[in-house]
Amino acid sequence: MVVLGAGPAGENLADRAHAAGLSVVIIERELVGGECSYWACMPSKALLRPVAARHDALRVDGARQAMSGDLDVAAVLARRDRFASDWNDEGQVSWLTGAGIDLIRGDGRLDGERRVTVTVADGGTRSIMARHAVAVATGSRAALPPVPGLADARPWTSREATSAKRAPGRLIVIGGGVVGVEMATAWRALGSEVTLLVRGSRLLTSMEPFAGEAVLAGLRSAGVDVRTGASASSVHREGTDGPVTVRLDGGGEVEGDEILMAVGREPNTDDIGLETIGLAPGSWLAVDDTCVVEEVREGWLYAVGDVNHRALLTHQGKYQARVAGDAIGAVASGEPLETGRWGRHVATADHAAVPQVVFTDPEVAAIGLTAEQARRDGREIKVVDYEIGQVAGAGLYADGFQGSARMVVDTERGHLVGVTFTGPGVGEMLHSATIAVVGEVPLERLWHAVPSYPTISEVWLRFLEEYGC
Ligand SMILES: Cc1cc2nc3c(=O)[nH]c(=O)nc-3n(C[C@H](O)[C@H](O)[C@H](O)COP(=O)(O)OP(=O)(O)OC[C@H]3O[C@@H](n4cnc5c(N)ncnc54)[C@H](O)[C@@H]3O)c2cc1C
Ligand SMILES: NC(=O)c1ccc[n+]([C@@H]2O[C@H](COP(=O)([O-])OP(=O)(O)OC[C@H]3O[C@@H](n4cnc5c(N)ncnc54)[C@H](O)[C@@H]3O)[C@@H](O)[C@H]2O)c1
Repeated sequence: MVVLGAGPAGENLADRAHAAGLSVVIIERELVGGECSYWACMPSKALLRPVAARHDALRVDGARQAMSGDLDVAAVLARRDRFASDWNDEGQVSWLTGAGIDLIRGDGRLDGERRVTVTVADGGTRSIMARHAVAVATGSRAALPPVPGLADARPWTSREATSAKRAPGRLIVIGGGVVGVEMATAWRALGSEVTLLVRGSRLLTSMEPFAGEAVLAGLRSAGVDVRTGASASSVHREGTDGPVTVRLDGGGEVEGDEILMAVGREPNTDDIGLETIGLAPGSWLAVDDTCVVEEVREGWLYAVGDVNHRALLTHQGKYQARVAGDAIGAVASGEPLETGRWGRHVATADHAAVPQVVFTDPEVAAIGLTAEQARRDGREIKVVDYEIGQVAGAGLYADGFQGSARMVVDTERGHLVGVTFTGPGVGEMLHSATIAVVGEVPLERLWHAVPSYPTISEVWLRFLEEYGC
């Protein structure tokens, strides 16, 4: 089989299909490891971890007194560079080839049914015919809206925001989603004056409202100038290196040294030959639960990761890759697919059990449906809210622990459908909630899952007590 794109989704699919007995060729035009390893998850979290570690120490009396000064910016950036492997993919290439997967470096394009053409560095081309399947795992790139003057102002995207070699004096961030709030947190802590422009009234709109409110308060107390209801009507940069000015709808302007656009993603499908198989270039590739592209007959084309637009997260892309790789292997060897609700060959969790951690201060960790999404889904629900600081473990973790928790229970089915935590360190609590949601663990059984004392996890006991167990 042929895999187009060696990001986390493509690499995992290749590995799984190879383990199932297929010979696999993977095509990559930039770095093996994809966006996640070099310009997204890894470098962004490497920038954010020192911010959280410092804040954690500042929140514990005794440790606080041992802290002096701000972050060492050069050391943080050097650590980030190490986590991005200095933008060198040798390590990942040797993993791929060691796993028995063939790598071709170049630009891959579909060229009719089951055929892929690769343009390699010297301009030559290679054509490969897949016997079993082709998988598209070409990922996504930052969207740039058609704001007058924006393109000429050379805006930062997530790539520059995660790989910059120094903190800009003044950074304007547009977009109140995950990239916007995480990068505002990081660069503020690294010394930039940050203005965050959000066109709506809330941050992190796909999450519980209290999560966005907590992050908004955290950003403001860190000194970020967060402006809600602020839309850019035009952007102008003076000369090549001069300051950049954002004019706002309804009047007013903001000046900065760099501008980061963090307003969502577009699929890398403009130039991958979709038209040769009757699909529209530039579109997201809609797939069924086995990750087969729905519009392509005979089921030979798969799409995994960001490009199918189901859940733009590395862990979900890798999950889809495991599902699809196993499905391709099963089809190739004539075995039946297990497509029941939680079957081995379906990415069921994508629908209502997607976990996500936002690495801001406070952190946000969420899985499944918000209360509003569950109601829209027609479910009978009960919502339990709890201030995490009231459990003993939280007070020990941080003096005056600030954080909230919500569980959403489907009362007809008797299990959790959503959980959200905010506060320091809550990211590591999320998998307990993921297991409860995916396992559809009845609340009466959850009652017997005793949290250790004194940990923040005791919030689980309080959830159940408040619910009336
Ligand atoms: C700033 C930022 C931070 C993030 N942080 C997190 C996080 O903490 N946790 C998390 O789960 N997710 C995070 N994400 C999302 C995560 O990066 C993506 O979900 C993930 O990278 C998607 O993986 P993928 O394999 O689908 O695509 P990508 O990682 O985009 O990889 C696609 C690969 O395909 C290659 N390619 C594209 N077209 C072709 C072609 N025609 N021929 C050959 N090769 C091609 C590309 O060069 C690339 O290497 C973050 C995203 C951003 C922007
Ligand atoms: N920690 C993590 O898990 C993590 C971190 C970063 C990114 N990611 C993933 O990467 C993806 C991309 O993140 P993102 O923040 O770019 O997208 P996003 O979809 O999370 O947020 C984009 C925000 O920009 C706003 N917006 C859209 N168009 C706009 C415009 N023209 N002007 C002003 N605002 C506009 C949207 O309303 C939204 O609030 C997300 O899907 C996210 O899951 C995950």
